[in-house]
Parts: sequence; C-alpha cells; structure tokens
Amino acid sequence: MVSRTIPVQAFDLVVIGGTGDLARRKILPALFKRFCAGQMSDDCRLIGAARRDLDAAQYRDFVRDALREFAGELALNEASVAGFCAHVDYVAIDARGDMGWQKLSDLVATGEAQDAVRAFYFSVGPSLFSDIAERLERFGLTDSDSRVVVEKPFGRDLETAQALNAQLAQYFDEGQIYRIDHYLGKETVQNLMAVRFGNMLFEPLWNAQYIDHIQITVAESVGVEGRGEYYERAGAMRDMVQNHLMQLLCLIAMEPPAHFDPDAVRDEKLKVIRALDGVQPHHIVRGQYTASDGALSYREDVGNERSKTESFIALKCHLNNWRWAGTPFYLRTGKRLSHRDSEITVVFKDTPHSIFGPEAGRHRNELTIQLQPNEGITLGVTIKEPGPGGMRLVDVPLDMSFAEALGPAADAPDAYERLIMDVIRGNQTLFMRNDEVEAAWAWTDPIIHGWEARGDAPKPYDAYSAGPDDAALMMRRDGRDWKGLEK
Ligand SMILES: NC(=O)C1=CN([C@@H]2O[C@H](COP(=O)(O)OP(=O)(O)OC[C@H]3O[C@@H](n4cnc5c(N)ncnc54)[C@H](OP(=O)(O)O)[C@@H]3O)[C@@H](O)[C@H]2O)C=CC1
Ligand SMILES: O=C1O[C@H](COP(=O)(O)O)[C@@H](O)[C@H](O)[C@H]1O
Repeated sequence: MVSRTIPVQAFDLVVIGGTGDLARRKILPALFKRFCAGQMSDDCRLIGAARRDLDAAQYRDFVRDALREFAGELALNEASVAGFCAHVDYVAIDARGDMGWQKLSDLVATGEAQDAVRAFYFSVGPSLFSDIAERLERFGLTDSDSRVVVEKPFGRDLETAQALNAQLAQYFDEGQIYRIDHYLGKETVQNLMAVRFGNMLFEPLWNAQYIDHIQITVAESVGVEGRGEYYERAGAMRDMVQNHLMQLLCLIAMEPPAHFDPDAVRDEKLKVIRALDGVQPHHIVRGQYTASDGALSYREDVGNERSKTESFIALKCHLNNWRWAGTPFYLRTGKRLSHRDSEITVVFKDTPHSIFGPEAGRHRNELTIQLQPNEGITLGVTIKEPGPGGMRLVDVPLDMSFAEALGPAADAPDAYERLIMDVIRGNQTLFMRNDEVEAAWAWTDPIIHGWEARGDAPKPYDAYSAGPDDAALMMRRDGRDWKGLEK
C-alpha cells in the first residue's frame, strides 16, 4: 500500500552520486514509490550524475536493479518500473574536474518544465560539497529557487561543520539548503509533535514537576553493514547521538512553537540543544560488541584489532532550563543489540501520597512512544488488581498500535519519500538548520574530547545482548532501569 497524495510541482532532481549506495538503497526507491503514488507528473526528471561512464540506457538498468533490490513489491510491476525509468537520465561528471558539467547544464536547461523546481541531491561524501557547489554556480545550474540536499555526516566536529556551512553559504542561501536527518522524516517521529501539541492531556504534565525522567533508546540488531571505514571514524556518538537522538530529544523537550513552520520549530529545537549541560564522565558508558551467537566482533567487522571506536553509547544528560531542571534524560543507542527497538519512554513521578497503604504497591505512569518497529503509543495506567482480595494496584497498558488503530492508512511513506517531497514543496520544517547542527556539535565535541583525553576504551558487550552491564549499572545507581530492549 502506498499513500496517495496530489502530485507536487514539476521538478528536476539531480542526484550527484547517483550510482552510490545511498542512491540505490534510499533515494531511487523513495522516488519510485512517490511515482507509483502519482506524485511525479510527466514532466518530472531524475538525473543521475557520477564519474562512472554510463549512458542513459545503462543508468536505467542500474535504476531497475536498485528498485528490484530495494523497492519491495511495487517493483514487481514491470509497467511501473518502465514508467518510472522514462523519467530517468544520466550524465557522467567529475565533482573535482570539469568533465561533464557543461553537458549537465545543457541537459538541465533543455527539456526542463516551466516553473519546475530544480534540486541537487549531494549524495556524496562532504569533502565534495564545496567543489560541487562551485561548479553548479559556474555552469549556470542554479538560481535563487534551486535547492540542495546534503546528507549526514554534516562534519565530524564543530569546526568541520562550520567550514561546511561556510562553503555552502558562499553559493546558497540558508533557505535553499536542506540538511537531511532521516529520523525527522519518520512518521512516528513527526507524531511526537502531534501527540505533544495536539492533545491537552499531556502538556500540563510535561515538565520536571511531574516527569521523573525520560529515556530514548535507538537499538539496532545490525552491525556496521560494510560501512566499517566510515564508522571507525564516527562511532555511535557521531553516527547517531549528535543527529538522530539529538533530534528526538529536541522534539520531546522543546517548548511549543507558535506555528508549525520551519523557523518556529527549529528555533525551539535550537533552544533545547543550547540548554544541554555538559555530561559528566561517569554518566557515559561506551561499548563495543564482541563475537557472539555467530556474529563477528566489531573489531573483525571493521578489520581493526585495536579499535577503540564505540558501537554503543549510553549517557545521562540534563537540560538547564525552567521546564526540565532536575529531570534527567537518558540516551542509548548501539549496534548488534538484542533486537531493533527505537522507543521513547516518559516516566512520570509517583503520586505524592498513597491512600491505599504500602501493601497496595506504588506505581508510576509511563508513556511509551514506540518509533520502530510496530509504531504506536502505550500509556501505562494504574488500576485495581481484579479479584476479591484487598486493594492491590496493577499497571495496565492503554495501547494504541497505529497499524491497528488506523489500518492501511498507517502504512506511511518511508522517511526519504517524505523528505524528498518536502524539498520539492520547499518545506524546511523537517530539515536541520545551520545553527542547530553547529549547536549539536558544540555539545558533542567536549564529550568526545573528554574520553579521548582520558584514553577510555569502550566496554565489551556480547553481540545480540542489551549492551554493556555498565549501562544498566548507571541506571541502577539512580534507582531506575532501562525500558524496552530488555523486554
Ligand atoms: N549509504 C547509506 O546508507 C548512507 C549514506 N550517507 C551519506 O551519503 C553520502 C553518500 O554515501 P554512499 O552512497 O554510501 O557512498 P558511495 O561511496 O556508495 O557513493 C558515492 C557516490 O559518489 C560518486 N562520486 C564519488 N566521487 C565522485 C566525484 N569526484 N565526482 C562525481 N561523483 C563522485 C560515486 O560514483 P563514482 O565513483 O562513479 O564517481 C558514487 O555514486 C555520504 O556522505 C554518506 O556518509 C548517509 C546516510 C546513510
Ligand atoms: O543514519 C544512520 O541511521 C541508521 C539507522 O537508521 P534506521 O532508519 O534504520 O533506524 C544507522 O544504521 C546508520 O549507522 C546511521 O548512519
């Protein structure tokens, strides 16, 4: 089932790095699905560009293969695939030289629909961003309405992120730059805002007075999946916390924006990042998976027997502001954990007094927002344990699985489908602004420098476990426990 929506404006999307892994796995399948949903009008074009010497027909074969591998059942429909491929073209270019740029410029200039949106997806490493931006301008490919999409990692620290922002700013206004964080394109992540700001129920309780703590877990069962070289330089902190977990934290903690528009939302997220306190070394647990259950160790996966890169991180942080003073936020993410499970749990405080006496037990309400898989929301409510006995309390879930509650309509577009269409619509709400990215690095850098200076080695944990024991210990020291992964 593909969600149907009205066609967006005509567009030319040039995917620079169109033969790469991201294009195959995500960009091409996402566009194909939007094509199947009727969102690409006849005059839309997808132009792949990379150094590989292909003609348009050969690139269409590449696209067909990518769709067969990554676009699921829809790609079984030959007519749909052929229809999509009719929109596809290719030009060989070299981002570091002049090869192909004039041809690309001519191709874009001819055959472009009137008023078409022109977008350039930089699906290449960030070291090429500046070269590409300069050539787009020099070969007359951009105007004030053109858009560029850039991928993470957006730098590896504050300094490199500032340099990238400065390079892009030489050629594009901030309003033309779409920095992707694909977590913001996930339907349930957007639902965080709907739940918080569309219901009267939660907002009055959404503060340190009523909330004991908040946990964010993004657990993956996969390992580094052939991206060892990149991951060795990144680790879980740069790969996941600086961006995806930070965005989740922002959405759960931010003040209500005045409007659901790009700058109002991003202003509020920025305030959250800037309110983050530094993290104490004893509030960080880094881990690295060891071989177990038939899986190779992290070090074997990346081919570095001495690696000190973390494949897991858990940390406790505080927001230094009026709403959240005293409420800790616990973040945790890792690879090769027991199962894929991304969830946010908001743990409310005890009632101030129990009228039922100590035998009844004390219970806390928990709101669990399950991001993936099986998207849904559960609210734990305390009731009387059924039966003739005395008043004993028990927790029951008020459970709303989106798929059950909404049926097939809940089968939402993939994050990349949503985000690419937002680029065409010119809606930056779900993209990171330059100052947000820099603020996130400004918080992350001292944490990383701290463990580098101390020479901390990550703690080993068994592949397919819940991570290092120290992460559980960190929680237990606070009289709390992790939710989710251990279930
Ligand atoms: N793969 C993924 O799942 C994810 C990737 N990303 C990010 O997306 C970006 C692309 O990643 P990915 O697709 O995996 O990388 P790949 O190495 O698979 O692809 C890189 C692409 O860039 C092209 N390219 C390289 N050098 C040049 C050049 N000088 N001129 C023109 N084209 C060039 C390559 O083609 P050719 O060699 O023919 O030129 C290829 O199409 C990276 O920044 C990555 O970190 C982000 C999230 C997930
Ligand atoms: O950006 C990244 O995200 C993926 C996890 O994304 P998900 O949508 O599958 O949850 C992660 O595997 C990868 O290391 C990271 O670069």
